[in-house]
Amino acid sequence: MNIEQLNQNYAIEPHIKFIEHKSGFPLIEIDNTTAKAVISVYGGQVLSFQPKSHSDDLLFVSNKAYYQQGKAIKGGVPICWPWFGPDPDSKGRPSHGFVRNRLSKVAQTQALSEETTKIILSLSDTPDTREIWAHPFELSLSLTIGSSLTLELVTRNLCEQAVSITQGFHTYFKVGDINQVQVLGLDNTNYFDKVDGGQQKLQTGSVTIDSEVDRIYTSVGEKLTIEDPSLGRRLCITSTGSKSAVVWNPWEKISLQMGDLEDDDYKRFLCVETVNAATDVINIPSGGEYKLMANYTVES
Ligand SMILES: O=P(O)(O)OC[C@H]1O[C@H](O)[C@H](O)[C@@H](O)[C@@H]1O
Repeated sequence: MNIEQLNQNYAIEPHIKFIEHKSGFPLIEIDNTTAKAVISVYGGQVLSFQPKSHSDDLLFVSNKAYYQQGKAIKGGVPICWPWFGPDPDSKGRPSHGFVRNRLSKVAQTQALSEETTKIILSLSDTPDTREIWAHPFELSLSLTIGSSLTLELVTRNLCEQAVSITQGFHTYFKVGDINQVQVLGLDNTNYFDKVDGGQQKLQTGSVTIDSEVDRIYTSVGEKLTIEDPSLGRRLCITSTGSKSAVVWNPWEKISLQMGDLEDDDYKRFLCVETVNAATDVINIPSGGEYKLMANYTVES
């Protein structure tokens, strides 16, 4: 994708411009009166969002992240679609689907006001995606950057039959010190504990992290909060279209094993993911659509 052409067609002075990452991936830089953001067109992945009223980024991106065709960028908001987690049919297809490993298209850019900017990215089936997942589809990801960050992922089923999907915003939130972090809003909620053979358990109180955590919470409400006293902030996640949430932190051993994480990166991020996963499978009738939405705000 040619940066000059993207700028000619979609840049909006002074809010939106396209630059080339050293990998060659096109990035969208957004700078309006309330926030700054960076979005990778590869993966349709928000890599940075910082409200101007705050001194830290909302998001974590690993310094060792891969920016390579066919690999996922470790950090920001990877899009998991049309399945969340391992290949549901155990055919060796990529974990978390194929959207995060693919260049999306820029469909529209808009300066809604001086404070708010909107970008719409899209992806449709190609012979290559149909090899992995047989169905025709249209995916539209709308990103609104203002005093908060809003993501809306709309799946349109262009198939003659109904399709079933799982999906998610695999968001890496930056935290100051994982040992002090608490996730609120999951008290009295059931979860599948992936570090304990997928056993079903009940959360009591807030979620704290002092070892590897990989859980799928079910029947989740619309609001979750990450309290991060070391950065003096609270991150609020509001969602619609999702009844499940994943909380993931790899802790030390897995960080050491992952080639795209620094050894102690697990101290600096927590994934709290707005998903449709486990029993929260979405069936979309032929010609139908489904919208998953998440909104992130930072409070002091
Ligand atoms: O390394 P990735 O493929 O990006 O996956 C990272 C993690 O994503 C999710 O949160 C899953 O629940 C984890 O089991 C997985 O390890």
